[in-house]
Order: sequence, then structure tokens, then C-alpha cells
Amino acid sequence: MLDTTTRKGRTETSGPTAAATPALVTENVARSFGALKAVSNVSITIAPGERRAILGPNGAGKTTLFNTICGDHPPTAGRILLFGEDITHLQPHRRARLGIGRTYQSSLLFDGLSVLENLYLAVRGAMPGRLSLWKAGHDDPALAKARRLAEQVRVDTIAQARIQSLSHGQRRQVEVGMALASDPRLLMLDEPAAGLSAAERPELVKLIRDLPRELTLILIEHDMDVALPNSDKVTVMKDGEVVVDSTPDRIADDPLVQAIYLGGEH
Ligand SMILES: Nc1ncnc2c1ncn2[C@@H]1O[C@H](COP(=O)(O)OP(=O)(O)OP(=O)(O)O)[C@@H](O)[C@H]1O
Repeated sequence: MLDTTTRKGRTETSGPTAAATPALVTENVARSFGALKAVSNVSITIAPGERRAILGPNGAGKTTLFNTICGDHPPTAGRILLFGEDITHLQPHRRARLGIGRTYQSSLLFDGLSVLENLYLAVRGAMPGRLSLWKAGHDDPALAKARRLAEQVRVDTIAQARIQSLSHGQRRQVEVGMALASDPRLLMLDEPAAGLSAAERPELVKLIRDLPRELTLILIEHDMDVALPNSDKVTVMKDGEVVVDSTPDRIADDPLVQAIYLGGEH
């Protein structure tokens, strides 16, 4: 994997170069909302299996960058390649079929349904064909997969519990399971630890750490204790632009990062 440090146009590279097609490339990606440039000129390359944290203060453009990648708000300029395929102009569901899974800052869970039912719906939603919950039987492969996902995200012991009875941390675990339902090659987690108590965080960190190593992961996270142990590289954004691209061991000491992130601006 590349070991690269970038600061506003300057790039230092050391270590072996990755020959494989990158999992994700954004080339000069921009997204405006009217006159507001939420994301400007973002060029990042993420290797297959890499875990990348995206940090930055509120309003830096992190979620908007996610939205340009998954297609919720496609870029107004630039290009996005997923495993070498140009997805810049594809609809979100086409991008999902090509291997993008994501979570959102706000919950998309059905409160009145059980954990297993939510996971089942996510599995069925990722399958071609019409959704038909009433056909679910014990030999339904989608149900078996939902059960496997429940184990993977450590909610199998509460599989029958309704979402509304879950703790915030457990809900986050279910959300990760739902994002995994489509067997993504690129998983994007938007602030998975937001709102979690100190007691709930280690479970989530462990869940993320135990995700299959071949899965490429992009993580937006304010909490350094969650972001840094779970990342190979860290990208810091401010005012819609990438301002630092570095490694977790260097990031905390970076004066620019300290000024804009640890300095309490967010
Ligand atoms: N749908 C939208 N319409 C108009 N403006 C938007 C929209 N989405 C985001 N923005 C604006 O774009 C800028 C970047 O927002 P974004 O949510 O991407 O930042 P962020 O880094 O994810 O922040 P946070 O950490 O608070 O989630 C902000 O000024 C925001 O108000």
C-alpha cells in the first residue's frame, strides 16, 4: 500500500506501490448547492482493502463527498471511478449494485420491526425482483443471510427485539449490518460512533476492526479513538477541500490538523 503524505499539492511517496486497480478514485470532484461549494477539487485514491478515515470540522464537506460517491448528490464536476469503472453519472441503485454500501448519519431503521426483520428487508432490498416479506420461510436464503449478518454485527442475541427497544450503539450495529446486506466491496460509514456512550464505543470499534480485510472501508468520524485505530490512511477536509492526506501515526501531531480539528473548531 502507498505511504503518502500530501499537503496542498505536495505529495511524498514511500514504500511499495500498489499495482492493483484502485477501489475508488475521485478526480477533481466538486459538488455545489447553488452558490455554495460544498466540495471542491477533491482527488483521492483508495486502494482495495484500504481503510480510510475522513476527518474534518462540521461543514467541511465530508458527507457531501460521500453523497457524490454513492450518487445521492452526484458531482457537479469531476469523475469517480469504482474499481476502474466510471460511475460518475450512475443512479445510486446502480452504484449499489456495483458494490457500494453505506450508512447514514440519521437512522434508516424501521423502529416497529425487529432486528432480524430490518436485516431481512435490507437483504431483500439488495436482491433483484419484488420485495415480498410474507413469503419468508425457514428455508428462505434471504432469512439465512439476515441471520448471518446479525451474527457478524453482534446483534444475534437480540435478533427478535424491536428496534425501538435497542440502545443507540445496538442500532448502529444493525445499521452496519444493513449496509453489508448487499455484499459491498466498498463500505462507507458516516459517523458510526456519533452519539455513542464511552461504554458503547469499544463494541463498535471491534465490529469495524473485524470486518473482512478485503472490504474497502471509508469512515467519516469525529472521534479520533474510533477513526485512527481503524484506518490505514487519513484524509482531512476543510471548507470542501482536502487539506491533509496522511497516516494515522502522523495525523495527531500535524500542526494543521491540530489547528483545524483538535483546536475545537468542529
Ligand atoms: N442538500 C444540501 N443542500 C444545500 N446545502 C448542503 C446540502 N448538503 C450539504 N450542504 C452544505 O454543504 C456544506 C458541507 O456539508 P457536509 O454535510 O458535507 O459537511 P460535513 O463535513 O459532513 O459536516 P458534519 O460533520 O457536520 O456532518 C455545508 O455548508 C452544508 O450546509
